[in-house]
Amino acid sequence: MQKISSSSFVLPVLCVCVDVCVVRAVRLAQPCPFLLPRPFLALWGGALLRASALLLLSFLGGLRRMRGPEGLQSLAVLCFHRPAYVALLGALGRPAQEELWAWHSWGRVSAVEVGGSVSGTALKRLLGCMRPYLWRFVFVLALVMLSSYGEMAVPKYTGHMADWIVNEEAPNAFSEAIWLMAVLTVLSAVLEFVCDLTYNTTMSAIHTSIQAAVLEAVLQQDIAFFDATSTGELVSRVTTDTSDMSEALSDELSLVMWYTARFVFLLIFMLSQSWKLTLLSCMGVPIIWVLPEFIGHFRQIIAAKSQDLLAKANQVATETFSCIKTVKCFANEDGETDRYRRRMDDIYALNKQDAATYAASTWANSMTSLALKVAILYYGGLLVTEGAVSSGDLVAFVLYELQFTSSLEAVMRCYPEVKKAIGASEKIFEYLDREPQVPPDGSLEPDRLEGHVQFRNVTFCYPGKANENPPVLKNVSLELKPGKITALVGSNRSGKSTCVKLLERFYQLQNGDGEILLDGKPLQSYKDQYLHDQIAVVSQDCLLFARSVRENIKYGRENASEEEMIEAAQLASAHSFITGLPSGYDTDAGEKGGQVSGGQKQRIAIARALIKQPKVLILDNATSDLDGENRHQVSQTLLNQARSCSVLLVSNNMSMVESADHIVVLNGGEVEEAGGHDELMRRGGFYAQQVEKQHLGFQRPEEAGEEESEPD
Ligand SMILES: Nc1ncnc2c1ncn2[C@@H]1O[C@H](COP(=O)(O)OP(=O)(O)OP(=O)(O)O)[C@@H](O)[C@H]1O
Repeated sequence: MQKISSSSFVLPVLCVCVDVCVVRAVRLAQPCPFLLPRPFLALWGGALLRASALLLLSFLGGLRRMRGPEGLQSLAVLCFHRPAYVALLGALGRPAQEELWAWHSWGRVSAVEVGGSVSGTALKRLLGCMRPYLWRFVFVLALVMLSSYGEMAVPKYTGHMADWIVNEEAPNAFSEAIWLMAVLTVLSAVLEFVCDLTYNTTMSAIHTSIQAAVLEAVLQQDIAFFDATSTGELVSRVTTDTSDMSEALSDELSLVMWYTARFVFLLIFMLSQSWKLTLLSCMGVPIIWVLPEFIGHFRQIIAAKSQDLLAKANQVATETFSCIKTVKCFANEDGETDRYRRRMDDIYALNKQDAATYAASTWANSMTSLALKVAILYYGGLLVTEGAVSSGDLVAFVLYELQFTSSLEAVMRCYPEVKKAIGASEKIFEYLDREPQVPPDGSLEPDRLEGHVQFRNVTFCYPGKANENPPVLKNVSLELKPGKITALVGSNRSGKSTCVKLLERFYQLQNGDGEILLDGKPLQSYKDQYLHDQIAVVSQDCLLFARSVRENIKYGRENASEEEMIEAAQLASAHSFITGLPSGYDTDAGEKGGQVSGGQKQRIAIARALIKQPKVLILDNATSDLDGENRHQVSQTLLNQARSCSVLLVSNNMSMVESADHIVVLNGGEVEEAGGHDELMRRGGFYAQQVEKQHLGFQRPEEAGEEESEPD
């Protein structure tokens, strides 16, 4: 020790190394379940640990200046300025949460450099997902510790054997060492097997539960969210992102656990061999430690960006597959491939940056550990010559050290990967945390409902377009009476479907923008499930699921009997064609109902609505694909059905609208006129013009030559 203290540079360098090591150790320990909820403890405990380590080193190393008042003052400022600052922030009522996670100045600087980090919160959430499996993790950790301890047998007994070969004093030592080494190694391997099995099944359970939770959270969102988010992005979040995160986390976390346990045991065993050589080994640690931290931040940002790009690429693919007929029709396969390739090129550019960073960090780590090994062999050789350690100890130490640096390197290599997984989880938690923009569910679910709907002076703009002028609906008042058919007609974009969406409670009215009443009570006071049981909508895009016709009709009413299903299908004029399908009601409708024709799809959708026996039935352009015969049958169904509920018919097909009891004409989001067919025809307004236009045939323009030859 005297030798070390006499050199003017070794001790200060050692102080810096120890300081860095303590700081990193506390930062790594911060997310552990004990310290995570106690950031103040980590902050002050870390500072105390740091101060004690430095103080101890200056006393042991004989740094006299450090022991004086000036030295102690500097030490106090270095170690306690951050905790004091954060405590002051807390006392002044200023937000200190962010600061708690960067308890030393340069940690804070690195956090700022990468544009702020929210990984503390994401990590907390991830640990939260693992909490239900806490005991399994405790079990795995215990096995990891035992197995790692067993692995120490090989270097330890190799050292003993080296001593035996040199001294030849204890003839039994050789066989004893071999025997113990073999038993401990086999035990360690068995423990590793059990541990891997438990760990992998646990992580797979966590993955499945996160994926289900993300899908559940997405499905809970309001319609405005789905309007604003592409299908590709949603699919990407639910499938790719959760898989990436779980895989990275599962693989890397396991490595971090294994290598950390190994690292701790190796450190203990190395200290027991020679504390001087251990100190020398630790001098390379800061480089191996600090570098991956910076790289981890960088890769975290790249991971988030690449997720966004992947979601966009997925969107192109999803869109192309869903519109494949249009793509083929325009022979634009190459165009779509180019679009996809351009997105993939952006991801490739990011991946190149990622790969370069990773390669640089691996190279730097290898160089450091190589230099360290040379230094240890040189210094160790000197110690053996002086007789301070035996040659067996040096052999064991070198073997420990080989594993020590590789364990540290492995932990540090995994650290950025874990951060990358945390980066990926941030996006997923964004979805899990998103509160749907819908008011709290109502509580009304009366036994009897008439189905009387009233729109009173409703004015509406879509979310995010609040300042839109004119609004989509302006002062709209209309009524759907039980037992009556009300038709809503108007030009394109006049707001007909918007009225339907409001009735389905997909969007909310702002205060003062009128009200929608169902049986005299505000729509939002009804329970969501109840409301959707009572209001059935067959819309223009009445897509079917890729399931059997039976499952499609019983969708949402799985308990309905066979008779109820057939009755609903008969009412919708669907029964005869369904029984003619290859497997009748068990025929697969295909993706988006692709296995049946447009008209059949609509009739199945009408049956799906009727099976609910709704009190309000809405047909939003749902008869557009029906031929004359079927349209007649559906009109008849409507007339029959109207006796037991209120029917809203949104259509521009005037022959169907004529049968309605009341017709409301929308124009530019306002009610232009309303009344019965005859009354509106007499009035000669917008409605009458529309009817006339539909009755007019197409006329070919007369040819110029003919015109000329016609006599005046
Ligand atoms: N989800 C939405 N987000 C923003 N604007 C929307 C949304 N849906 C519809 N709009 C706009 O609201 C207006 C009314 O649309 P709506 O679909 O209600 O009219 P419509 O009368 O049913 O039209 P069409 O007969 O063409 O189906 C249009 O300008 C449309 O662009």
